[in-house]
Amino acid sequence: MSEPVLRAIGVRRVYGDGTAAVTALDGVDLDLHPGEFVVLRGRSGAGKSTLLAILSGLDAPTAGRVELNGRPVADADAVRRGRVASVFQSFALIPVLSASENVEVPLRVRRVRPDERRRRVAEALAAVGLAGHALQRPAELSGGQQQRVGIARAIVGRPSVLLADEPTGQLDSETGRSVVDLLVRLVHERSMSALVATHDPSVAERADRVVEIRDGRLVHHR
Ligand SMILES: Nc1ncnc2c1ncn2[C@@H]1O[C@H](COP(=O)(O)OP(=O)(O)OP(=O)(O)O)[C@@H](O)[C@H]1O
Repeated sequence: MSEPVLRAIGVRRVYGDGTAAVTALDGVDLDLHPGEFVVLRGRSGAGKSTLLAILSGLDAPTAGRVELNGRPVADADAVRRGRVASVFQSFALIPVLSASENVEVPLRVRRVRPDERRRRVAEALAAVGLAGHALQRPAELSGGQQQRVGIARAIVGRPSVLLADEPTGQLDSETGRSVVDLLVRLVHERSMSALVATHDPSVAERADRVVEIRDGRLVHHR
């Protein structure tokens, strides 16, 4: 099998200290490979969001480490360079910006040249089926379309890892299914590694592999 893109090695995360301490993750090991759509399950409070935050470099483990292509993911560096991108339950779009301006944000942060930005934004919007909606603001789009904009923003930097926290949580089941179809297709076509936290069994059905957090540890299902 190919080398893992992202590795969690003995990741532990304890919130607070003393008697108030909560151990959210207690020695999590996980390898994500290119082209793999992996679903992360676990009951509410199991630590799914905590693990995603640590894998993206936005939060630091109390112990253990995360490696991206064999190097430490530190200080959100990988996020800034666009190697790890996230999709959110609430879409997290900027309301005053159009769809294309929202998708452009990560490229502006990375100071990509304007002509290159325009080309890549158009390509990302086309990839999610929204070429005709570039000028609409989030409030002028349906929930499913807003999540597609969120996905376009995530893929515009050509990440090697895509992390998603309940990406279908605010969508009806049919819209959610089409968003998952899109995610699965993009992950396979672009050989990204995806880790998708969800309670939604229909998302787990589409997974190449399912892992579950239980008592702070990862249980590997298939
Ligand atoms: N900033 C924080 N301070 C203290 N405890 C926290 C903090 N963030 C999370 N926790 C605790 O860590 C544990 C894991 O939380 P986390 O949000 O990762 O769970 P989750 O699996 O994503 O849950 P859900 O499915 O409800 O979103 C919970 O017990 C939670 O209360």
